[in-house]
Amino acid sequence: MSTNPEAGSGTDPGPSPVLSVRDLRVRIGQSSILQGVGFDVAPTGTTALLGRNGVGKTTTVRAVLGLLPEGGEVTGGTVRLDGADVTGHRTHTVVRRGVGYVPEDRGVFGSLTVAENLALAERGSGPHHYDLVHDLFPELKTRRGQRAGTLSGGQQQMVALARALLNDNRLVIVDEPTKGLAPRVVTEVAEVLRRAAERVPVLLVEQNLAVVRRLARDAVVLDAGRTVHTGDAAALLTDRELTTSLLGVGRHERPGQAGGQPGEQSGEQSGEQGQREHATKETTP
Ligand SMILES: Nc1ncnc2c1ncn2[C@@H]1O[C@H](COP(=O)(O)OP(=O)(O)OP(=O)(O)O)[C@@H](O)[C@H]1O
Repeated sequence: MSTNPEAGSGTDPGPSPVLSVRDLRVRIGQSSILQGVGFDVAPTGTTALLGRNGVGKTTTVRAVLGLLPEGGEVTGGTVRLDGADVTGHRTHTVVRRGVGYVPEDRGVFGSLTVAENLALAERGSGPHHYDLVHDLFPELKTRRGQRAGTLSGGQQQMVALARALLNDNRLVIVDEPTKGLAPRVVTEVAEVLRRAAERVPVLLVEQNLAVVRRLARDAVVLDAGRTVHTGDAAALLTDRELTTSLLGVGRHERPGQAGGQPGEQSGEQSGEQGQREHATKETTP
């Protein structure tokens, strides 16, 4: 384990990272939002980006993707994809280099069918991996004519991930895929992510620690716009002192307080049984 923000994942340098972020600094308006974010994403498996609410996780992935809101800019640091400097590059450039993105709201068009959602995601002349997508998510084939808005939360997440996997991506970034989902759907989404990560490395922003425990090999923790820890995910999640100090797990806080960690209690329980049910209602399959 490491608390060095500039360190990669673990002590063994291993294979070259697919994504390498160093000392990333971002300002939005007058506020310094990121003040030194650094981590590597390994070329296989899932790397979890963790931290309490508002510490800068979404800003980090949006900075990598060139998707900062108006008034936002990268003021320092570097972002490398497969070794190539893409710091501050426009979104289409980053995406063309092979980065798929599943935003927090999933980006699925509810009034369009599953097939139309996939067709719209096709990038350039391909190749487009329909075989892979249908192999991973056979349900999307049988439901190809169904309007995406009528699917369950888990099925919509399948569509969102399928859109990212359809193209030849080197990395898929998934932002809070289980937020607002009922426990049963969380389990379904976690399984979808597990299958996806067998094919392409995933950078996963996730607050549900049971999901992190199940999926992630590496973990990066942010606090107040900086990387405060990188290392083995399982080791982090079994270290009570670290999860308390870095993630606020186990602290007694009122709901909605800044240090709160959705799903925190799940780290202490088996499977997805202990997950906190989020407020948003979802249709289940
Ligand atoms: N468009 C914006 N304008 C001003 N401040 C912003 C904007 N977007 C985010 N911020 C601020 O940047 C900080 C980091 O937000 P960010 O969404 O990156 O955190 P996060 O770790 O993803 O949080 P959460 O888990 O709640 O999604 C917060 O203080 C937030 O208020």
